[in-house]
Amino acid sequence: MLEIKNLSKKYAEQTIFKNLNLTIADGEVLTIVGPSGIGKTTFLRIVAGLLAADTGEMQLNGQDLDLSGERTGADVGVIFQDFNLFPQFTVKENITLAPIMVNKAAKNDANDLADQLIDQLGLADQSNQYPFQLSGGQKQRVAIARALAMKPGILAYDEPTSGLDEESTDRVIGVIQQLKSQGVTQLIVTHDLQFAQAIADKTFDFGTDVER
Ligand SMILES: Nc1ncnc2c1ncn2[C@@H]1O[C@H](COP(=O)(O)OP(=O)(O)OP(=O)(O)O)[C@@H](O)[C@H]1O
Repeated sequence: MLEIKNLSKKYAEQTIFKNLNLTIADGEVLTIVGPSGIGKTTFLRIVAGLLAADTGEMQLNGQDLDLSGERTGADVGVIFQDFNLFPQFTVKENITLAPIMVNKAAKNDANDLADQLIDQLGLADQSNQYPFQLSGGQKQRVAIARALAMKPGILAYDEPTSGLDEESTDRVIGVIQQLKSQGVTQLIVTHDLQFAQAIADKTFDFGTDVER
């Protein structure tokens, strides 16, 4: 379970949100919606540990997570809007790199897990390809596999359908639902209300549910 309490963030004099409280249960899919410029990405970056909050606390399964913007652990797996894949590495290498380098996983174990994730996400034919050879939907599934390889407590996506056609969007919906059935907790920032409706157990609207 992810619990966020009294979270606040300002840029100079602009309050983006204050006293934000939010709970996501295990295996739940929470969508964060709201108009452009309202603070969704700011929130995701704080949850991901990449940006400092001004106040507040966050616990994942009872453990405090650092909100100073300098978190080191991989408790929150992030799928960035532009995927941020390593261009010089193959799909499989993109997935095994962090487990080996950061988690010090044995090479064989990291390879086995990568093969399993590659299979699960329908990327078997792309395993030895490089990011430039992939479609947007395929890159996104590599980003999801790469995040899952670190065994995070929660997956957070920034605008996962942006730039995807209808078929790829349906595929993302399928992946999110499949992960949900495996008990993966997911937080999804999106401006696409139809997509949000298709996947959400719960929706948090930054346009209406946030104090400023
Ligand atoms: N580093 C920064 N310094 C100052 N202001 C910022 C900074 N980053 C974002 N902002 C401002 O904070 C507000 C929220 O931005 P944010 O990117 O979080 O919105 P968003 O809801 O994700 O928008 P979009 O859907 O367009 O991506 C905007 O007014 C933006 O201009």
